Amino acid sequence: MQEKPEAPLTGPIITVDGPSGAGKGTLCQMLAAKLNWALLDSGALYRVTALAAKQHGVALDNEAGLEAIAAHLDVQFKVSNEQSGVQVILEGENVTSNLRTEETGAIASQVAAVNAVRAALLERQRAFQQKPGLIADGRDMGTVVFPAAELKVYLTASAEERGQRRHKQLLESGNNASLAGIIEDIRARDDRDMNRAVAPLRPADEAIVIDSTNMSIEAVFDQVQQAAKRAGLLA
Ligand SMILES: Nc1ncnc2c1ncn2[C@@H]1O[C@H](COP(=O)(O)OP(=O)(O)O)[C@@H](O)[C@H]1O
Ligand SMILES: Nc1ccn([C@@H]2O[C@H](COP(=O)(O)OP(=O)(O)O)[C@@H](O)[C@H]2O)c(=O)n1
Repeated sequence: MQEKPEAPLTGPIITVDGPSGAGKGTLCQMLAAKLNWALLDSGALYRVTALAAKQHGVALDNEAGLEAIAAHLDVQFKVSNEQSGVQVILEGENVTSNLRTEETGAIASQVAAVNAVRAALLERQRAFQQKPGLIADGRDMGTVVFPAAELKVYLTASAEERGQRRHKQLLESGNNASLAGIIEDIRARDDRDMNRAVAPLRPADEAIVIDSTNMSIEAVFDQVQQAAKRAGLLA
């Protein structure tokens, strides 16, 4: 008797990689809403690992300690109706307000350079693949975590433009910081993310590369929607 071909257990994937402030999070939320697909914010996992290491007093050069932290992360991502966005609960504590700070981002990029940390988080990220589809936001989504993704986007912008966006974002949330300092931090993080030995930030071979320096959010979204249509992911 011939076996019936099995229906795929998991849905298609769109990966969005690129440097800090390029607009990945914004684009991914728009795509997830448009397609009604799930969203993986892989940067949040590295940020949570950074916060957990800090909380447990694990030094950034203690690779075995960082690996253990990443392997045993007790984290929940809760969608709340009262508060906007996703609430992140680490070991029972709400860490949402600490998660997106530039300081946490800087520690996250140091933690993310440790091979054992990346290996410990790999399966956790792959487990997000689901039906009807997944939008994956990060640095190595198209190159390492989901190499067979149906559509790969690499979103970038000049460091000055990305710094200005972050600066504006910080001012809007009531935080003050010098623009020059933010651009310097962005360059330092770019350098670390692009030049690390393991899973460096780079466009996947098949990725469509979008430079959003002089593009509106809507224009970026439009270009990616066109690519999704060409790939048969969107009617
Ligand atoms: N094309 C764009 N033009 C102007 N501002 C943008 C653009 N894309 C994103 N932004 C703004 O820049 C900031 C950083 O965007 P975000 O999506 O968080 O970037 P990333 O996830 O790549 O770090 C946000 O305030 C967002 O509204
Ligand atoms: N897939 C990923 C996602 C994030 N990261 C690391 O985690 C840091 C924080 O990522 P993020 O996506 O939250 O940062 P932003 O782009 O939002 O500033 C990055 O600077 C990377 O070092 C990574 O190495 N691989």
